[in-house]
Amino acid sequence: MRIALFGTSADPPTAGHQEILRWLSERYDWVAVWAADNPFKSHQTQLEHRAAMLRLLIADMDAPKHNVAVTQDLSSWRTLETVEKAKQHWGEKAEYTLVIGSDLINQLPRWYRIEDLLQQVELLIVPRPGYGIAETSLEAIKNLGGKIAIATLTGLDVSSTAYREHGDTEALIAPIVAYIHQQHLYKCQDATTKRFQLR
Ligand SMILES: Nc1ncnc2c1ncn2[C@@H]1O[C@H](COP(=O)(O)OP(=O)(O)OP(=O)(O)O)[C@@H](O)[C@H]1O
Ligand SMILES: O=C(O)c1ccc[n+]([C@@H]2O[C@H](COP(=O)([O-])O)[C@@H](O)[C@H]2O)c1
Repeated sequence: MRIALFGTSADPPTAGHQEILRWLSERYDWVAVWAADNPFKSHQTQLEHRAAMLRLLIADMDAPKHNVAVTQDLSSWRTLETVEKAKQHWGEKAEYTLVIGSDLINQLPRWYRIEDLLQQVELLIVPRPGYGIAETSLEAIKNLGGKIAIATLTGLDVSSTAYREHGDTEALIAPIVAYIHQQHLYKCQDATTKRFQLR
């Protein structure tokens, strides 16, 4: 069984995350996604809200194989711990692929016990607009024991930051915009969006 593991800050989750999940669902037996805290970042919204938005993202998805699920109990800010939990869930024999966007390849060597992590997973890198994949960065990961594949998908040119900082609702799907309004999240961004709409 081939399992794709995809962790995200989901602050908030975007159409870019959804496209990646759709692509993975067509290529893996099971796709597990969770909302995570990231030790290198601060987050604007509570983890529970971010997980709830991720569930809306999956519910909105056409996944003909119905093989994508938010598995929130995998969440940890150390991905090594996530993989340990995944192994308890699906066993040692499953093949685990850790999915990251190309914006993370330079920070990956600084992740918690990265060599141990790379021993236990294959790494799938999704190219992201604006974040080229330098051969030297790949070499650094390979030197740490990484087994790397590059996805044939290029991610959408959207980000959670674009929503948080500029109120770019193009990045979001409608049910998540509705949830944000209903729960009064990202209040500054909401005001920014309204200002843009009033112009
Ligand atoms: N559009 C995209 N294309 C490729 N990879 C992406 C894209 N959006 C997110 N990812 C990847 O998905 C994972 C989760 O991303 P994350 O939740 O940090 O989204 P983000 O848009 O980068 O958020 P932020 O702007 O807050 O950093 C990371 O591995 C990231 O590289
Ligand atoms: O294990 C680590 O040290 C580590 C360091 C930074 C990020 N991560 C994980 O990387 C995933 C993507 O994070 P983010 O914030 O880019 O969405 C998420 O699952 C984080 O928990 C993990």
